[in-house]
Amino acid sequence: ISLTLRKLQKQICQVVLDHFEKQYTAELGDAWSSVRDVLTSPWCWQHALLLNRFSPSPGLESSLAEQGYHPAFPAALPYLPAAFRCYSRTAPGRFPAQKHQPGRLKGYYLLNAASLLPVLALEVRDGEDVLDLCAAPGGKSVAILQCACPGHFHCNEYDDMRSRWLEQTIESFIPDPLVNLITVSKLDGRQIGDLQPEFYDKVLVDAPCSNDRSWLFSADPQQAVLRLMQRKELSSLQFQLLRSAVKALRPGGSLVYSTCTLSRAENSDVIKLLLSSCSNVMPVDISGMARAVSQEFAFLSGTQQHELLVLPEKGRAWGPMYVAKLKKVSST
Ligand SMILES: C[S@@+](CC[C@H](N)C(=O)[O-])C[C@H]1O[C@@H](n2cnc3c(N)ncnc32)[C@H](O)[C@@H]1O
Repeated sequence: ISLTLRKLQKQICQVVLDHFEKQYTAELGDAWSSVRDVLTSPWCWQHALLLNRFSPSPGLESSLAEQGYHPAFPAALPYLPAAFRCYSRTAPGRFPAQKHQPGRLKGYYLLNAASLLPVLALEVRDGEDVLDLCAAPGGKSVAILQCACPGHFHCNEYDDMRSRWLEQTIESFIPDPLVNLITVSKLDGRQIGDLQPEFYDKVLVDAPCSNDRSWLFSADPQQAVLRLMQRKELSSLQFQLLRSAVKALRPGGSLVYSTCTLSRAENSDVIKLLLSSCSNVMPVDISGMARAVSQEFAFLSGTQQHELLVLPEKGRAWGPMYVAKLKKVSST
């Protein structure tokens, strides 16, 4: 039975939908009803393929083109490394996933195309020291390594089981000589700033958040109610992770913050609080990137230049994904 079919058989969790209905009508206005239609219709969900430059599969790109896939990101982007290849198509349906085979690298990673926007916004260059603060299962770590070869790459994941999943992802996509540049740790991301102050050029904070897409299909309504009640605590965890990321950055370094929720409390509000409480942190304009990808992605209008919110839409069913970029201008 395919994953799409299994998703089709899943039930929408009514308490979560009611909660979202109230909050997102207030926050997004008219945009919410079409977003809701996509989020509650798994049969129109799309996926993209990120090709693995370390394991080129002959014929894959032409076979993708035959099946209606096109490059998801236009060459006109301010930052798009030549080796970074991602394909998507408008039609829903899934390309087969590759099984893990010991000793053999996978050729592609299946993902929501919007999850590559934080990686592109980070603009990693060869030789930079990079920290992926919340890294499991590792999709964005793999994507960062498609862009450039960092001097040192630290992938961190607090959760024990998920950190093993992260290690397996790295093993499946990254060849041995490069693996030596990567450190995997299982720390609380909130501590890394104090452990490694001013150590990194780039930090990605792909924060734990209320995962709108999956919460809507919670199988256990009691667990869903509990999650909704504990939702407020996520904002403070996200803020502390950001504080730690700022400490870990060298002056002149930058960070990207991302979540896969529409919730303002976990997005703009967290970034606003950080900007108002850290005088050495400045917003970075990412509107050029947003403009360049506006064919493939739909954005909430009226956001600030340093942030964007991808709204899922029919035929462009990517997101939800919030992205913000900040720069550390001086030591604290
Ligand atoms: C949105 S997911 C990351 C997805 C990942 N970046 C990717 O692209 O595959 C957030 C992760 O943060 C982890 N996490 C939760 N609390 C954390 C903490 N205090 N420090 C570090 N990671 C944490 C969660 O276990 C979860 O795996």
